[in-house]
Amino acid sequence: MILELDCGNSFIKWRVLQADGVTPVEGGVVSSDSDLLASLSNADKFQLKKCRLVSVRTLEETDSLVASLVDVFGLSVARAVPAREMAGVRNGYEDYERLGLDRWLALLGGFRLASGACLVLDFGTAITADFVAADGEHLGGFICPGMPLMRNQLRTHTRRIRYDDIAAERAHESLAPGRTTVEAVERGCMLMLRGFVLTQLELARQYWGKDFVVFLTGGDANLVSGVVPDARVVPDLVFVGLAMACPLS
Ligand SMILES: Nc1ncnc2c1ncn2[C@@H]1O[C@H](COP(=O)(O)OP(=O)(O)OP(=O)(O)O)[C@@H](O)[C@H]1O
Ligand SMILES: CC(C)(CO)[C@@H](O)C(=O)NCCC(=O)O
Ligand SMILES: [K+]
Repeated sequence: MILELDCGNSFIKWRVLQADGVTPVEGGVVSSDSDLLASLSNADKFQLKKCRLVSVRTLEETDSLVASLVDVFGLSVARAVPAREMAGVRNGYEDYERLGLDRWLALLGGFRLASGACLVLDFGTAITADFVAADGEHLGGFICPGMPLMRNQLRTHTRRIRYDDIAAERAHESLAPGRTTVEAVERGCMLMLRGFVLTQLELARQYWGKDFVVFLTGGDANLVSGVVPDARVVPDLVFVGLAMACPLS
């Protein structure tokens, strides 16, 4: 079986596929290398042979994880690397190696699934938007803080904003003006998130009229799916691109 990993800034998303490289067996989200190894420790069940991964972590962190996977499970590991061009898409960055590899893979996956122009919105630690035209030209994108960073900045840099996760969740029952601190902050950040999304949609319409597909991915994609009813929510979009960038040899 094949192990796939998407190593983000806060979490590692993992999934195991059958040897055919298509059929999913199991997957999860973990917050550390050791939690990942623990989740996979039942490796006999998976009979892992190969791994492909994408990481936006430092080279040292990624090397260390790869070394563990080789040591513990004897896996052969393929890593996604930057490319100027792939699968009909041209990387739009001035320095193509600087474009986050998770963004690159997600937009490769989006362009493949859309077979045309697409806007890829990823809601993780950071929120990213990427624009790919129908001819495969990546026009670039935007990066801003994700929901966890927005709320934590407020909690860290103010003295009177303090609340727990349960209260935060309750605050999202509505978007009415907040009458408590937790409601005011949570709904305020939510409106920033939605405003960002609507601005991206407006830009995509200016470029392409109605002729484009919107993809939502990342752990917080569900927070905005309501404002883009036509969007395709594809939680594993990065993995779609990963399979393209690291085909099984
Ligand atoms: N099972 C889960 N475990 C952890 N976070 C989850 C889970 N399901 C949804 N989330 C949400 O996902 C968000 C994290 O997003 P995601 O996992 O896509 O990115 P990340 O790895 O933190 O960062 P990035 O990919 O931007 O580097 C958190 O804000 C959290 O609210
Ligand atoms: C923006 C993030 C953090 C999103 O995960 C990642 O894609 C990244 O570290 N990118 C490098 C900077 C860039 O894409 O311009
Ligand atoms: K991501």
